[in-house]
Amino acid sequence: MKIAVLGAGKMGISFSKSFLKYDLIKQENLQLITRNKNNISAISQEFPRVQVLAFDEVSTIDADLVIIAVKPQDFAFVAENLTFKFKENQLLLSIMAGISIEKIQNLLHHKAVVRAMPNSPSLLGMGITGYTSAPGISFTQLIQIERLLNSTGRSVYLEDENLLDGVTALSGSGPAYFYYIVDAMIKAGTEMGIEENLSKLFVSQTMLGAYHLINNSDKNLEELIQDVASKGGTTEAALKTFDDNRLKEILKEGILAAEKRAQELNN
Ligand SMILES: NC(=O)C1=CN([C@@H]2O[C@H](COP(=O)(O)OP(=O)(O)OC[C@H]3O[C@@H](n4cnc5c(N)ncnc54)[C@H](OP(=O)(O)O)[C@@H]3O)[C@@H](O)[C@H]2O)C=CC1
Ligand SMILES: O=C(O)[C@@H]1CCC=N1
Repeated sequence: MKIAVLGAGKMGISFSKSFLKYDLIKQENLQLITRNKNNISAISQEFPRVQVLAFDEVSTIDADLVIIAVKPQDFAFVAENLTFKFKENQLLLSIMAGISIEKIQNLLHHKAVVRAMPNSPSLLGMGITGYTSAPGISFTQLIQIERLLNSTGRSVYLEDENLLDGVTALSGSGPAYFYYIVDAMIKAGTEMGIEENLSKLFVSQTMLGAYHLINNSDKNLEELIQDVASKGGTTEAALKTFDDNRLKEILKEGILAAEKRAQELNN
C-alpha cells in the first residue's frame, strides 16, 4: 500500500510513525506533503527514505490512500489550490475536526472519503479514533483503514457521522482537559509547599493508579468516589467546594462548547 499525508504536522507525522513502526508501510511508499519548504530537510532527516514535498510542488499523488491532516481552517485553501486531481481508485482519510464528508467530497470532487477523529496519545499507540465513511466504501477498504488506525491505538466505527463532532469534543480534545486538571492539581501542590517535581510525581502516580482502579473495579465511579471520601473528611471538603462551584457542570459546558466549535468549523 502507498500512502500520502497531506499536512505533515503533529498528527500527520504521528500517524506516519505508527504505520512505519508496525511495518504497515515502507518509507519508500510514503509521501509527506508540507506547506513550508523550510520544514522539508528536518522531516527528511527523520524519514530518510520518505519522499517529502512542498504542497505547491506536487503535480501528482502516487498513493492508494491520502490522509488529509491539515487544520480545518486551511482546508479551503488546499482544495482551491490543488495542482493535481485525485484518481478514482484513491481513498481519502480525513482527520480534520468538524469538516463533514459531504464538504470534503464537494470541495475535492472525490467521493471515496473516510472521516476519522483520532487523539494525541496516538503518538504512543495509545490513542482512540472514531471513524465513519461515505457510502460506497468497500468492507475491504474499511478493514485496511482500521488496520492503520489500530497501529495508533484503538478505533471505533460509528454509523452516524454527526457523532464525530461529539467524539472530537470528548476524546479528540480530551487529552488537553486531562492535562489542564493535572496542571491545576500540581499547582495546588506547590502552593501547599510541595516541590514542583514531587507534586508532579504525586499527581501523575495518583492519576495512573486511579485510572487502573476504574478499569479493574466492579464499582461504578460514584462508589469509587465514596470509597475515598470519608464522612467529615478531607475529600468531602474538596468535593463540596467543587459542587458549590458547579465544577462538573462547567466541565460539561466546556465539552459541549468544543462540540459546537467542531460544528462551526464546517461552515
Ligand atoms: N492535535 C491533535 O491533538 C488533533 C488534531 N486533529 C486534527 O488533525 C489535523 C492536524 O492537526 P495538527 O497535526 O495538530 O496540526 P499541525 O499544525 O501540527 O499540522 C498541520 C500541518 O498541515 C500543514 N499544512 C497547512 N497547509 C498545508 C498545505 N496547503 N499543504 C500541505 N501542508 C499544509 C501545516 O503546515 P505549517 O507547518 O506550515 O503550518 C502543518 O504542518 C487538524 O485538522 C486537527 O483538527 C485531530 C485529532 C487530534
Ligand atoms: O483542537 C482541535 O481543534 C483539534 C481537534 C481535536 C484536538 N485538536
